[in-house]
Amino acid sequence: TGNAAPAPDRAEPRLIALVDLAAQRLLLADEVAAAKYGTDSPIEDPAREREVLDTVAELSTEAGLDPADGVRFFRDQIEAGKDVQRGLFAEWDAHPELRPGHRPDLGAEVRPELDRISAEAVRELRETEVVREPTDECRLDLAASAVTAVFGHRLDALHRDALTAAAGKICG
Ligand SMILES: C=C(O[C@@H]1C=C(C(=O)O)C=C[C@H]1O)C(=O)O
Repeated sequence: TGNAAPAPDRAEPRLIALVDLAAQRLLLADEVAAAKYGTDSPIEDPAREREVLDTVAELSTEAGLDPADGVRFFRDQIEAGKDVQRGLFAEWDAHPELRPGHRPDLGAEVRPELDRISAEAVRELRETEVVREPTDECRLDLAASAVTAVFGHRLDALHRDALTAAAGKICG
């Protein structure tokens, strides 16, 4: 008698979690850039990208998500992350006073964090499968989720633009 839990009729709460993970991954690109800046490690590492996408495909299959869906999403995450790295390198070249004061260890510190977020994102992709359709509702909820991430993480223009690219294809 009226005790049933309200059926979630908005995609937004789920998309918020997915878009927030995309934002977290882009913020970690700052650490990636700090690890690479002034070293021989290039921004673009095709072998590592292959590894990330292979892992995503495996995790997707385990989660019951179409691996092609997971890989498509992650190609965009990787491209957006490299945009952030390139933007920061340019900023640090132009403004030496803004260069990072310490160099994190890419393999020991940063990539494990990226892997943790990636695994969570695969779970959220699975959870949001039914709401990630090319509908007006999805697009509205996506826009609201992006605004939430931009304000929640106080994203600057570089990260905002990267998030727009990273999340752009979420609705189908
Ligand atoms: C984040 C990195 O930089 C680039 C972006 C990657 C990613 O987003 O997973 C992977 C490899 C690199 O092309 C990295 O080297 O770990």
